[in-house]
Amino acid sequence: MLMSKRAAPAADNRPKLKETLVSLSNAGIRRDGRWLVRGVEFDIARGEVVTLIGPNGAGKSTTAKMAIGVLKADEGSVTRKRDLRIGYVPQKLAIDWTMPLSVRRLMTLTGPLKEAEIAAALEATGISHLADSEVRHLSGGEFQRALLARAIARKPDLMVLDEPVQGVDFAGEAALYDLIRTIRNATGCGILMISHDLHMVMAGTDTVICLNGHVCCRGTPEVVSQSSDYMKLFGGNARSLAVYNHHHDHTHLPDGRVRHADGSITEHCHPEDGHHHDHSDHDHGHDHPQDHAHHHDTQKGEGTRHA
Ligand SMILES: Nc1ncnc2c1ncn2[C@@H]1O[C@H](COP(=O)(O)OP(=O)(O)OP(=O)(O)O)[C@@H](O)[C@H]1O
Repeated sequence: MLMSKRAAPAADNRPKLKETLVSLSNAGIRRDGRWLVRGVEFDIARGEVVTLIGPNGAGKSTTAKMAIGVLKADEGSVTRKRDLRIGYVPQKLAIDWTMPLSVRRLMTLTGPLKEAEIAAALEATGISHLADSEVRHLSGGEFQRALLARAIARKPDLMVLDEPVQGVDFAGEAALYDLIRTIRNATGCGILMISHDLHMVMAGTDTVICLNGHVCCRGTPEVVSQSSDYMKLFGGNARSLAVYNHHHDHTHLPDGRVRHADGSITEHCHPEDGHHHDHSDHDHGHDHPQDHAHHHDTQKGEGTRHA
């Protein structure tokens, strides 16, 4: 019998050098004699999800626009990788809702796309069946998927998503965040996201930047959720958030059954039944903590996931 001479590839444990897509250094925007944001510092690497959180008017959209060059920094600097391809989903879209506009047409409003590119993007976002539907008839979740499809169709290095789950119910939100992670995993793009959704942010982000006219605090979701500045800014919401921040390996389905990490479904939740991971040897410093889905809202949604 022939044996393969090729040795199994050795695991490459060397830290990978991450390519920086955008870098903001002490960057600020000033309008009408007032700093909208100031002293903003962060980088986004390929494959990284950076989320901006902060109260209304904190300067999140302004910062995102500065990162992609829609707004020019009045102080400090913003550098972008040469020929950086950006997919931008703005918070608001200037669309005349009285005019008929199909999803297919929405995809090509800002530039031509090949039919195959449109088809692939609609497929990736799960809305192939809506290609000829009118945009104004889409549900909130379908509309956000259409915007995502438009953003990914041009194969961006960086996706900038300004509140990608607005107008979407809780179950739809979870699905959309899953989709965003899937896109990141499949394409390796970097993602800059703006979110009000503290629970979801904690689950799906490598780096959280908490803005309040300046960078209030920053770090992994774990670090930010425990920062006193963050607690001050988000008050009671922040405290309840800290407990969301642990490993979960099973989902409670609406009918009371339990779906485990291995895909199996049981009637009840028994820690000793062999379906549950032993967390004691888990590495909590994942590259992508979002690969372990966590969310704990017991009131809404498809189900709740518990440790
Ligand atoms: N062109 C402009 N001229 C003057 N002020 C502006 C301009 N654009 C934004 N602002 C102000 O800058 C502040 C930051 O706005 P920005 O939209 O960045 O906030 P945000 O954190 O994204 O808020 P939200 O969560 O409400 O979307 C706000 O007070 C806004 O009114």
